[in-house]
Amino acid sequence: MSKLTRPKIFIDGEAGTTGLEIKNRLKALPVDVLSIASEFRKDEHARKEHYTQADLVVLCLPDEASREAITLWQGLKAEGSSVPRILDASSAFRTHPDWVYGFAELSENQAKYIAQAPLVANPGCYATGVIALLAPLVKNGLIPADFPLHINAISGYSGGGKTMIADHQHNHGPDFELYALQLNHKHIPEIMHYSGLTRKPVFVPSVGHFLKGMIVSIPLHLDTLSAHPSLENLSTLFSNIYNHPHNPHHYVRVCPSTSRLNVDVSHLADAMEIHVHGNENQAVLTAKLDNLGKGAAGAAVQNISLMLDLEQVPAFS
Ligand SMILES: NC(=O)C1=CN([C@@H]2O[C@H](COP(=O)(O)OP(=O)(O)OC[C@H]3O[C@@H](n4cnc5c(N)ncnc54)[C@H](OP(=O)(O)O)[C@@H]3O)[C@@H](O)[C@H]2O)C=CC1
Ligand SMILES: CC(=O)N[C@@H](CCC(=O)OP(=O)(O)O)C(=O)O
Repeated sequence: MSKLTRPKIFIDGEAGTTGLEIKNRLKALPVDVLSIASEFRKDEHARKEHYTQADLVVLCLPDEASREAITLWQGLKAEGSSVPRILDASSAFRTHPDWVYGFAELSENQAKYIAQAPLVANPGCYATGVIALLAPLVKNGLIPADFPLHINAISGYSGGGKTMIADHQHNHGPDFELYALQLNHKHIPEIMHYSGLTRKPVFVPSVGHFLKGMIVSIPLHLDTLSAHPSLENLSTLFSNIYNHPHNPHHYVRVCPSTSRLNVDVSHLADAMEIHVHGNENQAVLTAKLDNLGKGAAGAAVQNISLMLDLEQVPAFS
């Protein structure tokens, strides 16, 4: 596509929580956003028409609706229509071999793969924090792939979309709630796949009565790791990765350890902060992000910019 043409983007699910957040951020980019009148937003004919006109379609739909959207896209492709590239915000295709995982910081080449892929899966919000912490440790042999891990996390209620937002804003949902206590949260497959884990971690997410913000925390007994790394070793490893030139826009940054960490993400924009806290023998690794920012819409805009070769918007001003 010529740099002189403004790319066309259609957000399927633009009226939902993630769709609205993405639409808002796209106002700052040199793109045209195509829209369907609200009463036709689930009409197949109208959606097909928008798919064929767009350069990129962002799916902001529940998993099942995303799968149906891809069936529609495949149908258009089979009949020879021009088809857009796809960025899917749902968890339907995140470990599918035909899709590229949209976490640009995953490796030195990941941003390049995202830039070239026809189908990109935006990562899950919790998975973004967990993978940022664990993938470097497994890759560098500090944690064995079968290490028994425990992961705790808390999210603001916007993570549960329109239904959970309404529950909290109209019925004052619970102040704090653990969930997915069958230990089968839908982000576990992508967490294992992209962190390189072979043993399923115990993942305990929770949700609190606040709109947005997320902390993922992973406790570690350092003396159970054969390399017995220090906090400084861990922090240096993360800094070398996330402050590397292949990651120039600082969507992930390594911060000094603290004794307290709150979930206020108002200063973060679309970035994620990671910390290594603890003492000589014990550590707790944390990732703090906005579930609607780097956990959803911010990551989506980072991926859209890569896919359309737009100038990257830095996460920090
Ligand atoms: N909220 C978050 O923090 C995050 C969400 N995600 C993922 O993004 C996706 C969207 O979630 P979210 O925005 O929170 O959800 P919402 O429930 O807020 O919005 C979903 C939107 O999809 C629309 N929709 C549902 N089914 C169809 C369909 N068959 N055809 C067309 N539109 C449809 C809904 O329409 P209607 O208005 O009629 O209900 C609604 O507007 C999900 O897969 C979610 O898991 C990912 C990361 C974080
Ligand atoms: C608080 C809350 O309910 N959060 C959602 C995760 C939001 C998210 O990341 O959804 P995707 O996997 O579709 O990206 C949940 O646990 O299902």
